[in-house]
Amino acid sequence: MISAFTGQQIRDAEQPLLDSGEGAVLMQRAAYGLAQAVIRELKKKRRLAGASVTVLAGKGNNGGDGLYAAAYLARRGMRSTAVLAADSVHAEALAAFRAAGGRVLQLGTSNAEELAVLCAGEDVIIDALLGTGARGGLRDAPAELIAALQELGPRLVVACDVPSGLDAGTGEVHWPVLDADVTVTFGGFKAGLLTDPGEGCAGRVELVRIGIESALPEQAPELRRLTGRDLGALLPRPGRRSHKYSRGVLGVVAGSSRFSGAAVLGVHAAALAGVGMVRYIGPEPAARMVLSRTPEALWESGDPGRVQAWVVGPGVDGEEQLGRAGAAVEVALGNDLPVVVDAGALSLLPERCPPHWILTPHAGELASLLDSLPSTGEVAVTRADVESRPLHFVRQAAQQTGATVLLKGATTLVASPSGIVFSQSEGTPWMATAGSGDVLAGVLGALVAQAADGIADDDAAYAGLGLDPADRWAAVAAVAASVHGRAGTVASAACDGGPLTASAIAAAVPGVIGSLSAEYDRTIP
Ligand SMILES: NC(=O)C1=CN([C@@H]2O[C@H](COP(=O)(O)OP(=O)(O)OC[C@H]3O[C@@H](n4cnc5c(N)ncnc54)[C@H](O)[C@@H]3O)[C@@H](O)[C@H]2O)[C@@H](O)CC1
Ligand SMILES: [K+]
Repeated sequence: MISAFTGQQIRDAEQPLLDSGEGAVLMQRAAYGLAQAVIRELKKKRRLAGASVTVLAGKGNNGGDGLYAAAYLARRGMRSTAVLAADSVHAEALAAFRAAGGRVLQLGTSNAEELAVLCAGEDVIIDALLGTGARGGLRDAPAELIAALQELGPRLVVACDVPSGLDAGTGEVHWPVLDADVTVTFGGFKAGLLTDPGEGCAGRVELVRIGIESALPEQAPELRRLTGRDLGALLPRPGRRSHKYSRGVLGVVAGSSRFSGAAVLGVHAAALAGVGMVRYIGPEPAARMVLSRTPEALWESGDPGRVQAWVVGPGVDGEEQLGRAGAAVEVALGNDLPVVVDAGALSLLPERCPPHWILTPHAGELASLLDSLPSTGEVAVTRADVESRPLHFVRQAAQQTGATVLLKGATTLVASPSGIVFSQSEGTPWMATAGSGDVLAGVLGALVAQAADGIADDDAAYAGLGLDPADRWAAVAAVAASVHGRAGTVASAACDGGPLTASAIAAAVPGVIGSLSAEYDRTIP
């Protein structure tokens, strides 16, 4: 599991070392790691020989890291320039940079555009303007420089610790920000690098250990991200004595006469994700299509019989199907069953949901959901609000509804009502396609049914990852988001990174589950 922290958590871990006079050593480790990463990136691009580097240096320690790294690169023979964004910068680092033969330019209001053009011609730019000590974003000349440079499109940008202007703890972004190809972060992952919109600016994130790691609050990170190994540990497997009922039966209320595709995709994805059986509830025309794609499913026109979990909502439209969805929600409530509540059914929530209800809104749906809650207050929450502060709002929704909330996006966040949040980002932009969310609902439903009470006895797997059993539903949802993202990436890779349909995502799900499980089994002792 990857743990990510707020800027404050990182500073707290550093403090004892700073108090014992080791601040300079930490900075040297950070700078060396940053310089090594720059060299690796240039090598990959076959640009190392005779390369030119410009460091954009701010007044704090982030600028100090950047200047020391550029000094190291100058000593390695690179043509190195420092653009100083403040009157005073880290004095020792600047002295080291000058001593290594680096050229120093001062940024002012009159030369921001000119320096942007200079930077755009460099082989690599190190963005060391602001780090974890930033309050708000870039202003004045640095803001002008970055806006102009972003427009010009630099060749290679390596961000020092975080892209400048990004809030390390929340992922909120104060524009303008220079998009990084790689962010080299020190001591621990910053939560803002693993949640949007910050993650969208950070490029690939590399962690450099600087010696503070053991002091980080590993049990209480701001964000958690499951790795392939964690997925392998959590994915359910059938045993020799399993039968279809013991492997989870999922009820699906999805689709409608108008949106039958949502039902087709949701049911098919659930079947492919390994559930014991799917019972479909919906109008006959949709059911015909569902059964023709997934003959393994059962169509329940009346009482759905026993199920261990529900998916309610994808493509649900019209009074009749909404009525069925409402009835399923009542049955689930009465029998304390887990439910995946998607799309059309988000309007059917009771005042307080249990944590084994998993809501799966996108940003617009989350804004409407929050607005509909009496506890939200006067000011309306908009889609843009959710997009700029997804971590804040997903946590708020889980706390206010009592449910587990999965907020769909390029990075998908899952908040447990306890406050813990998972972040998964394995997909490809091609997955922003119609029906992709219906496939996710199906995969999640299948995993929820397999994790339901009386089916699974796997508290040990959660405890092994340091998770409270109460947060298992958030973990299950994070597994589903990850499997879905990986399936999209695998399916796109199969056509050389080309476009995808939702059906192609679903078709890749068994292979993803298979390879994650097999990889895990190979590595356990
Ligand atoms: N604390 C430590 O032990 C270590 C810190 N490291 C580096 O130090 C960074 C944190 O250093 P700092 O706390 O000095 O913080 P920053 O380097 O982020 O800079 C903060 C400085 O910039 C000013 N500032 C804040 N917001 C601003 C804005 N919007 N526009 C212009 N100026 C602004 C502040 O007054 C302060 O002087 C980390 O990101 C990391 O790069 C590393 O060297 C590793 C060790
Ligand atoms: K930075």
